[in-house]
Amino acid sequence: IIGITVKKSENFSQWYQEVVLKAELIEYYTEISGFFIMRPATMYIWNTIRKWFQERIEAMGVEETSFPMFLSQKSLEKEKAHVEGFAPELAWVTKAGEKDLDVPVAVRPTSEAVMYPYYAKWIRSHRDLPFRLNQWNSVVRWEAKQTTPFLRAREFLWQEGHTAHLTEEQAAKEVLEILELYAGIYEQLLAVPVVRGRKTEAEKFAGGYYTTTVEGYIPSNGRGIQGATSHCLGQNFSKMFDITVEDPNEKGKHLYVWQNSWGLSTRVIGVMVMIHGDDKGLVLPPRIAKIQSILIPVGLTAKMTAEEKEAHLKKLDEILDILKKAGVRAESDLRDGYTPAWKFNDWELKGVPLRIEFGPKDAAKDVVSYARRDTGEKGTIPIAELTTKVPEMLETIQQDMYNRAEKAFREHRLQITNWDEVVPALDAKNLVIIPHCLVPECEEQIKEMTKGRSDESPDTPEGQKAPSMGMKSLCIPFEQPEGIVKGETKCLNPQCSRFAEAWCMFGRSY
Ligand SMILES: O=C(C[C@H]1NCCC[C@H]1O)Cn1cnc2c(c1=O)CCCC2
Ligand SMILES: [Mg+2]
Repeated sequence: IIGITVKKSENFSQWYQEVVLKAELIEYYTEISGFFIMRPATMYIWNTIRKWFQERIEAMGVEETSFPMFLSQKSLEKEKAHVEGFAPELAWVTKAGEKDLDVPVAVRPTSEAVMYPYYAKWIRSHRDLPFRLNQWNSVVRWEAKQTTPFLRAREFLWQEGHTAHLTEEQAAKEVLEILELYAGIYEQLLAVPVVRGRKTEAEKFAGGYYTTTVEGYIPSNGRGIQGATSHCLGQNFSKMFDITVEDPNEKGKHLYVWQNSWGLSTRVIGVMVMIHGDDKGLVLPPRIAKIQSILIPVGLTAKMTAEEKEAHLKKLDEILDILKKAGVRAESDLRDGYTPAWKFNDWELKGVPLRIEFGPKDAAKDVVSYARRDTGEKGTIPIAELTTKVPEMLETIQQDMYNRAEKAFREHRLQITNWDEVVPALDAKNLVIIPHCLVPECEEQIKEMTKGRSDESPDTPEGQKAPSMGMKSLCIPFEQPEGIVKGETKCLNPQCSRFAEAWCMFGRSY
């Protein structure tokens, strides 16, 4: 195995491709472009996320379901409004064996059209509400844009929750509860900070009423990235699919239910890789690491007798047992024919949070030697203290990884009230928070006005070109700074004469 051949700071996109491949997270499905194989290291992370989320939505009363993966032209027609924008992404099955299908069927890109005809059938009385189903599955979107592992694939794993409520307020409450769980997946499991907010009209899910989102930040290129979305659909879909209940207060009257839909996908893994990885490869937050600590015997020279070596490895096995009993996901690497240095590189590449070395010198002092993957810090731990020190150290690593990422994000979220500072701020890898009118046309203008860079010579090699696309709105942060006086403060776009409605976070983005 050779390590990562480029520096993260030199060629970020190639660095990323090498890390996901060489850390054995992903294999390219070379038969068809845009598809990726997710290997055990990835599935461990995804399953950890799934257990964490599943436990919490069950506690909310969400039940599990599994709907067919195909949808008919007819049911697609019902939501024609917002699907036509996405129609190019639909994959169709037109044949079975040699025979053409009378009616082609589409592979689900999301399941509203599959599920909601049955919501209409099952939801009749207000006593059926709140109605809450979630499914874990994969969806297909035949992306035209360049695909990349985890971040943009033609098929990805996700969960999609679809709920129905009697009132807008009940729906609104759940939208935020789910959004907070999404933030928890990022912040508590992946050690990734996110900004919570609402999407503007231009960026929200067109078929919905409003979209709430958690937005991430990638320090390496200063780009924002949408982390997960929790939408209130209002009554848009219940009117399309005729999902009604009898009005509890007025006999004979029917009410359209208020719906939510919320989704989080394996994209979250790509975000974690991009933020925490370094030039040696993957760096895993301990809470989602399949192996949290790897034990490696060192100093087993040819000078040692077979008995001495056996006795040493027996001690190492006892140490492994101590760690396992302390609840640490620990393994030992006893592979013959590989030097300790080779093993160090291999496990660093795979992102194992804590390496523990054990040699005759350590044995003589009843200690182990450790090396933290995130900071490289080395030291020794008395064997007698392993049970408390190693779990503590893993939690410290988790917290330190989060704190470093939170600091980087916070320092690159600039509140700006002078338009001329915007593009230089973007070029310095910042996101910006500006007073904005929230009008879609204004956003379009801003995207045009902020294309290009103010700091790069045109003959920069392609792989090292920094992002130069125009900035998009990422979200209207729930945490609004002071300073906007409605009807007085102007939208920051110099070509817009409207008043500012809110502080809006913008940035170059995925
Ligand atoms: O999927 C959603 C809305 C919603 N779907 C369920 C999970 C939450 C949320 O993503 C939006 N959306 C995105 N992308 C596409 C579609 C689409 O509806 C439909 C056609 C293909 C591409
Ligand atoms: Mg899309």
